[in-house]
Amino acid sequence: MPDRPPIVKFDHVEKRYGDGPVILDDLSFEARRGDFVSLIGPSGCGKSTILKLISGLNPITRGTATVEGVAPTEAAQELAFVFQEPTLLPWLNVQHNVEVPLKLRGTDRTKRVKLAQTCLDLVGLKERATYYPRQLSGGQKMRVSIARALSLSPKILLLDEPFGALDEMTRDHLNEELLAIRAQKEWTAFFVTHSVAEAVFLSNRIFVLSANPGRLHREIKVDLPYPRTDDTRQSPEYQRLVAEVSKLLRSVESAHR
Ligand SMILES: Nc1ncnc2c1ncn2[C@@H]1O[C@H](COP(=O)(O)OP(=O)(O)OP(=O)(O)O)[C@@H](O)[C@H]1O
Repeated sequence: MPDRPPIVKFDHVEKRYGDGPVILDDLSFEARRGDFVSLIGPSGCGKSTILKLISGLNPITRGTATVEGVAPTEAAQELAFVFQEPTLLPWLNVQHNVEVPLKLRGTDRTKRVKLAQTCLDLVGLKERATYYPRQLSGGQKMRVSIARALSLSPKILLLDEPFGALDEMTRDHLNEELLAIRAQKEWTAFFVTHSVAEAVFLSNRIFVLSANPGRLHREIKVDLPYPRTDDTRQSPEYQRLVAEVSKLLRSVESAHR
């Protein structure tokens, strides 16, 4: 069977905001279906900008970018975003929060309710469907935010530091849950993080970016087998990769100062 085309392709992409400086320079990569790509690099190197370009929220300045073979603006239906802030509506309960994007898409009520219930089940919050955001912990709010994104059945999930505000234990736990969900409902992920350990745990590919302008400094492949569990974190190969990526990150950060 012929190889399917890449799900996301950047070819010599440059990005400036207005007539400002070059933010991303000559960025080329191909992502395949099912890739879990983490983006890591110094603050301001353009990680969130890459997500915005993939989503079509922001236009590229030069080069070409395609999602499923078409311009990102034409592929918006294929994507969903998860941000660092869960951005739940405080006056709606959990079930209704998850239904919001489906409602905006015009999905009928019966289907909407069912889809939201399935996704809440997936993130382990079925029992909290009638709770309001103020009654949830930080980790639970993030799970609702993930359920809301998954309810759109995206082919690509864009995650911008989703666990950055959570304590380490909750973060480790949600990392494991995220991979477990992905094993059931596969999507391609682009995941922005400042945590090397998180990037190695989740990804099969890590893009280490340098700054001013943002460039793809190195790609690290993570061949650790899935499913990954807490035992993965104890393995010598995981620890070797964490050390390798940390060293690379230190070198791009010192060049940035
Ligand atoms: N809408 C915008 N208009 C002008 N400049 C912008 C805009 N959005 C981002 N930038 C600039 O682009 C650069 C990259 O920002 P971006 O948020 O993509 O970086 P980042 O790597 O995600 O940063 P951080 O790790 O600190 O979150 C920064 O210098 C930022 O000021």
